[in-house]
Amino acid sequence: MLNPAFLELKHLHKQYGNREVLRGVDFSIPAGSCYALVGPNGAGKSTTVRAIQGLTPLDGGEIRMDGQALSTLGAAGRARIGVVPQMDNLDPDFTVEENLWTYGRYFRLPKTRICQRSAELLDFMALSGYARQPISALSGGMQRRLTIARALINAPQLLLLDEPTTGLDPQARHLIWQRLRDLRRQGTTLLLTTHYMDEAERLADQVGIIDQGHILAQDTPRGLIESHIPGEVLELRRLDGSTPDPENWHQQQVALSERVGDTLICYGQNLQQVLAHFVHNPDYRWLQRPASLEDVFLRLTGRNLREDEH
Ligand SMILES: Nc1ncnc2c1ncn2[C@@H]1O[C@H](COP(=O)(O)OP(=O)(O)OP(=O)(O)O)[C@@H](O)[C@H]1O
Repeated sequence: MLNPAFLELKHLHKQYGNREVLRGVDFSIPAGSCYALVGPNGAGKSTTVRAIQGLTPLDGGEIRMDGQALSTLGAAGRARIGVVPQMDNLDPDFTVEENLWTYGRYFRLPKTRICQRSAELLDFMALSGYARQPISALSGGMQRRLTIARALINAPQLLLLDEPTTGLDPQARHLIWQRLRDLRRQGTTLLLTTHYMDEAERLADQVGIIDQGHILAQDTPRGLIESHIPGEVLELRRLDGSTPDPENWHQQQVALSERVGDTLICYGQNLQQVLAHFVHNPDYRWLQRPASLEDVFLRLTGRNLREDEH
């Protein structure tokens, strides 16, 4: 049984000039769970996160936290929300621990509490030993971890993360995923945006796919895959660069297929028999894999590049 909603977004609308960037965004996040918002560039993810922070005034809709309108909660409400912005904005003139202190003081925490929390968080984020280092001494992954530690100084109940692992190497991403799962287990409610479908699949209880300011579908990662794509995928290419032609084999086992450049992508339930046509044919290259959230994402949002939004 799901916990009651900690965060509820009801019919959010936002317009810049005559352009509607949020067109009735609705979702809710049960307390202590993780929701991932995924969407192409310009879909409205950051605008949604900024609206929750109170940075982007809305033209319509309501945000409720713990049953109350966020707009009525003021500074006390904001203090219950931690934010990890898309770009790290650590203060380069301060050391690691001074960056944590600045936030602790902002939230008017007593000195002893800041000391205790800083030590805990540096340990939690694998940064112990770097307390006195300048920001310039930290790698990109360490800066990201410090930004997350800073967002946690006040032990927020809701943590907003805008693309938390963009640009990080696999080791750094895995550590951050582990820590986000730890936080969720400790009861923190998480909302993250990401372009990495594997990240959403690994972390989120619920995933919302947003495009052009509208949630196209939302469910568990498994639920999204099961309701939109047959379970197996076969990607076929010919070595001469021509796209493989679906022949008779295509009709029998393939529920759905699409041509993407030089590749024929087949979706079905039992593609082993289809593969048998090609497995010993030196003219073909093939990849057989289970259907993923990325397949669902591309089916729902299309394969066209989104370059006009910024
Ligand atoms: N201050 C602003 N003034 C005008 N338009 C804006 C402003 N902020 C955002 N937009 C537009 O609103 C739309 C949604 O932007 P948003 O940053 O929310 O998208 P996003 O899904 O976070 O994209 P990305 O994945 O590229 O970060 C985009 O078309 C963007 O250009």
